[in-house]
Amino acid sequence: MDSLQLVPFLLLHPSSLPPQTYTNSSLTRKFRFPTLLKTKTIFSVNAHADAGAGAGAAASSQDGPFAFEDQISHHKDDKALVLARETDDFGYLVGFRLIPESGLEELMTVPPPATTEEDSSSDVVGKPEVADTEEEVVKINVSYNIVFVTAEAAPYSKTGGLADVCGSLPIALASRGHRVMVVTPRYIHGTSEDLKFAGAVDLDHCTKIFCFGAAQEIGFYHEYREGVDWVFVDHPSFHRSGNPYGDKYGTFGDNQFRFTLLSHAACEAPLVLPLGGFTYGEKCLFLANDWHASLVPVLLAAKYRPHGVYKDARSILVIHNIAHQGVEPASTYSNLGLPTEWYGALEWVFPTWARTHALDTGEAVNFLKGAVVTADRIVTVSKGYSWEITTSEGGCGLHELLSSRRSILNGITNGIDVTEWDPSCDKHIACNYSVDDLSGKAKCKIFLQEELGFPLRPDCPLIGFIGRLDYQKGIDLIRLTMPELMEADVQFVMLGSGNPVYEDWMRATESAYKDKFRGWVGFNVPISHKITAGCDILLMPSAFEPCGLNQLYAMRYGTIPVVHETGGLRDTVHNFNPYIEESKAESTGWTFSPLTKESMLAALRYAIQTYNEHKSSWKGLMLRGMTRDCTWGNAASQYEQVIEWALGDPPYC
Ligand SMILES: Nc1ncnc2c1ncn2[C@@H]1O[C@H](COP(=O)(O)OP(=O)(O)O[C@H]2O[C@H](CO)[C@@H](O)[C@H](O)[C@H]2O)[C@@H](O)[C@H]1O
Repeated sequence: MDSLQLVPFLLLHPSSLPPQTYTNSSLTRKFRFPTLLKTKTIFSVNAHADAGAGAGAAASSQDGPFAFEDQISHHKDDKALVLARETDDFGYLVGFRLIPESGLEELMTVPPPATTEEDSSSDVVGKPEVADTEEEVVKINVSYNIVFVTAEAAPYSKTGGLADVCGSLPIALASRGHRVMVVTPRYIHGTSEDLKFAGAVDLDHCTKIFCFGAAQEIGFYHEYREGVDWVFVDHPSFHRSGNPYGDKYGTFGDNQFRFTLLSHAACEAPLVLPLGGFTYGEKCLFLANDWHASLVPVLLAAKYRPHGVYKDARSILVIHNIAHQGVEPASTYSNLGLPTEWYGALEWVFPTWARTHALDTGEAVNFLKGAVVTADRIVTVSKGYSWEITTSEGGCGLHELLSSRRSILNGITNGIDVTEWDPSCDKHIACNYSVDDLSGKAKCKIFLQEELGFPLRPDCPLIGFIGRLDYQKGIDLIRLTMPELMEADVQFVMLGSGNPVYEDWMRATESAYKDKFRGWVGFNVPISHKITAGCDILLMPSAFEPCGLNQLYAMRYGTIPVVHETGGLRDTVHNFNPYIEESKAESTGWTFSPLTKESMLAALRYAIQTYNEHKSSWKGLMLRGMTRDCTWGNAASQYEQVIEWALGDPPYC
């Protein structure tokens, strides 16, 4: 069996079955042998360099069993193996397995795989079972060429969680052996911020992008860091003050142009940039993040594949926030550098009630919709959110399209960068601490109180909020609740920027409650670390939250999250139950629902009471949160699975 490198065991792999038949917990696999092929077969497939042709092509869900039988008859050897059909409880064919004759009896019944907490945070079917066979002979070592396309990636640019994910997931995937490129704009502001790009060198490779009525000349900068090729798209439209999307005057008017450039550039980069001496080539897996990168799947289908380019590439749309879709007037379609006949992919018609005047036909182009209907697969950043976006309440108008693609829609809960967010060595906080010695956390609290100008009171519950000041984050509910909350013996600090109305409210509230409330208007990463470490409670009353990262950071820092039960918050925070024995408890915070003042106040009161009166329960909550596995490893392996499925299937269009 030594020469057996890859067993193509899933022909109709679970991703192509109806959802109810392929979840980990419900699928009981059985082996049947009525059409058993008794054969002496050995496969020798080079899976490493040629994932698509090896793992992908051999295990394509579009191949029928006969294609497979044809294939095996070409390779024979003298080792005894049998081929068994694998079916589920409903008799569906879910694959084939090669089994050594000696192991037949043991393999007749296979127990359902154990589900871990992490597994349950995703609806992705478990890793291929090839390595589970009794002999340790099958070691799949497939590496993919992965291209992230994103509007922001930490530490180079950041306005929120998208940057965190695109700054750390690529590193996690690269550390697992994949070749990973991140394509993102080179934002130049003319400030010291620009030093973040100091390590990137000009590749001196001008490329012309045909869009918006002209040949747009773009350049590429490159930095190889932590195993990842960071590729920065350079164009004058990325050189201005403000954040990636706007400045103090509001959202930039040319964002459609800027992110159209990004998507075109990202499609060119693997073909033309010899990074480390070699281009990535056509066999890539594009991870297009949010609407800014949503033209990538459309371009693959409309611009490249008709000319025989990128036939083996696949794309995955990653939805971090469906509320932003990149919608612009229909007349802008002709600017995008797409063939006229592909208009339907981006076509979007607003319902009558959403139109602004009698002559408004509601016709628009919608970038995210374009990716929903052309990407090979779709991933969202938690399992809960992957369901929510298929409902009319959570889908922001895309729910029907997403429901129609439910069989290729997966939720993978984000991990976090545990080196940046580590209380035992965080350079931003006043004193480091860990599960073994929590004393540093008390010091962080005092330092924070001092910095904020609060009375220094170690026993007064300190509540924090960090986030964009946006409807999504539940600021309206905080505003509504503040007068009552300020009657309690608490201190409250908010860090955020965004909607000027909310910013003004924070300033006004600070002057009304000088000893109890601080509103820090701005975007400040060191302060966000100090608040995460120094507070006792982190409040996240988000109206919706695809995943949420601050609650994960909070738990890692022994700060107890109080969250609205939605999306990724529901998936990651376990509600406190005072009646469960401490040794059996799993709770890491408080969750509340519905999203009302009463239920939020009730959850906060429970938390404050527990903090004040039940110190051992509080410590239990802290320790469970701090020891929870929130690394990228688990999420990265789930991304690998989805990538394998994407590359294994023919292009969606
Ligand atoms: N004023 C400020 N100063 C300093 N740092 C600040 C800050 N405001 C926010 N941040 C930081 O920005 C990040 C915000 O991440 P979130 O996941 O909470 O939200 P966001 O809505 O941006 O992301 C979207 O994408 C992410 C990633 O998938 C999903 O988790 C999320 O649910 C979805 O809405 C955190 O690192 C936070 O500390």
